Amino acid sequence: MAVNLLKVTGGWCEKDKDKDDELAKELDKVSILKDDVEEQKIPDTSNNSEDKEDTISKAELSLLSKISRTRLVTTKADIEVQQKNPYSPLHSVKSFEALNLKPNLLKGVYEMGFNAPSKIQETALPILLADPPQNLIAQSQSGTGKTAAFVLAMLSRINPQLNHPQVLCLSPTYELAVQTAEVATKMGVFCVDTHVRLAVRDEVLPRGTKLKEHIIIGTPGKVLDWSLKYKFFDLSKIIVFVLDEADVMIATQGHQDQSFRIRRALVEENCQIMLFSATYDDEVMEFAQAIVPNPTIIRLKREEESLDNIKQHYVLCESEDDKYNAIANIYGGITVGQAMIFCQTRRTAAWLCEKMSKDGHAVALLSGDLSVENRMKVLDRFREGKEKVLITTNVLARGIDVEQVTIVVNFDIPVADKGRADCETYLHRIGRTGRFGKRGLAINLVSKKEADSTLKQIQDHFGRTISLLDTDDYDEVEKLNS
Ligand SMILES: Nc1ncnc2c1ncn2[C@@H]1O[C@H](COP(=O)(O)OP(=O)(O)OP(=O)(O)O)[C@@H](O)[C@H]1O
Repeated sequence: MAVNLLKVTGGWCEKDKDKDDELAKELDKVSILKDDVEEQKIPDTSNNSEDKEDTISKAELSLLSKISRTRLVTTKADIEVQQKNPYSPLHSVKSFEALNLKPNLLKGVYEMGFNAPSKIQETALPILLADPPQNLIAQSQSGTGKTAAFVLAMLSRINPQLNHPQVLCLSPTYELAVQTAEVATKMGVFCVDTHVRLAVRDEVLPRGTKLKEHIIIGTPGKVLDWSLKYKFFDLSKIIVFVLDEADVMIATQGHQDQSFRIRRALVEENCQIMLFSATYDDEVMEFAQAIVPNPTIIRLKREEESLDNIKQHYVLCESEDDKYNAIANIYGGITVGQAMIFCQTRRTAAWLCEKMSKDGHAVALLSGDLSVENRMKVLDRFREGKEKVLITTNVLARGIDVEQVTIVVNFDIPVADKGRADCETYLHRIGRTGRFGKRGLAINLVSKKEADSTLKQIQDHFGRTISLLDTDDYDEVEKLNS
């Protein structure tokens, strides 16, 4: 059966093009087709006015962090089982062998370079693979191994002898669905009799089609059409239903309702339902509980965000030029590994980038003006150390890891509505430095008025002192090295 994995992974996904090409040629086993029913695309935020605060959609952020992730995010945070299904076998596994997987699936897991389950996988996998099947709501930060966990469960549940869809996975966008299908293809590389079909825009199937693939991964609108409207497959025969990125799903218009309609057509007694989300606010929880009956809920507790190893300072600046001089003085006086400078608007970010470049600094600019593909390129170059300074906006405030950053400068202090300090964003921004217990430095460039209001709110919020730094005093700046 033909694989057009390459076609669906075009554009920004072509990072793995050659590998996928080989994989696709070698294994004539996965049919991934696309379809054309209207579907939520990742919103284009590039038309925002330059002076407006730079924002990024949840879907875009999720995608960016997913494709920029090169390895597992390991965490010391504890697993918390919030609501325990009495039938749930809540032991954790320390090895993939202990899961009694089909040998070819286990081989695929090892082929991906996974030696042992991640923290969330240790607890989630015994539940996902339990007999009788258990419903699960799982939350864990980006990059901790959720996708790998549910893809493993999806591949392990299907019966390849039955030629009809048995597993359905809903993703909020085309791009995120493609990512999941890629993981399924890679992990199932040795399960040659297992077939996956991508149900997303651009592919029209003839009326009367009866799908034979075992696993369908798609977006809600398309899946709804294929199942309830055109009857290309039968939802009552689905034995595993996965809802990925529930928080992004909710933020994507129309998906909630479509997901409910799909959910209602499943036969509850025969179908294991699993829901994954990186965040867990009330809306996600409500959605989750409406979709998943009698779930076991597992959460990976957020690692205590510690500010202990980050020294925080502020510099008084009354204009953008003052701020520029402060940065120049800091650069002159301390040994900077890599730095990130956060601006509130694209306009300021572009201005600063131009000025620093003219002065001979190797700087990169990453704002919402760039396409996802170009953001990836900028991030990759920064990670490789080709530029030492990355000037950015809130687009990069959270979720994206660059480990080697030693200094974060808030060119503009983050404010939320009505000019109040945005403490959460502040924490996320300065958390880009001091990763994994390393020492970090955070410098806030503020006016006297901001020092007395916004900065004070931040200090009060975290119960920390942010000390004044005079960047015109060379000795004082030099002390930052120690
Ligand atoms: N047990 C494991 N051992 C080693 N690497 C792993 C393991 N599980 C997953 N990974 C790798 O870690 C990275 C993150 O995993 P995964 O995509 O499953 O996380 P996630 O929580 O779904 O993240 P996101 O929310 O960004 O999609 C991937 O590169 C994946 O291949």
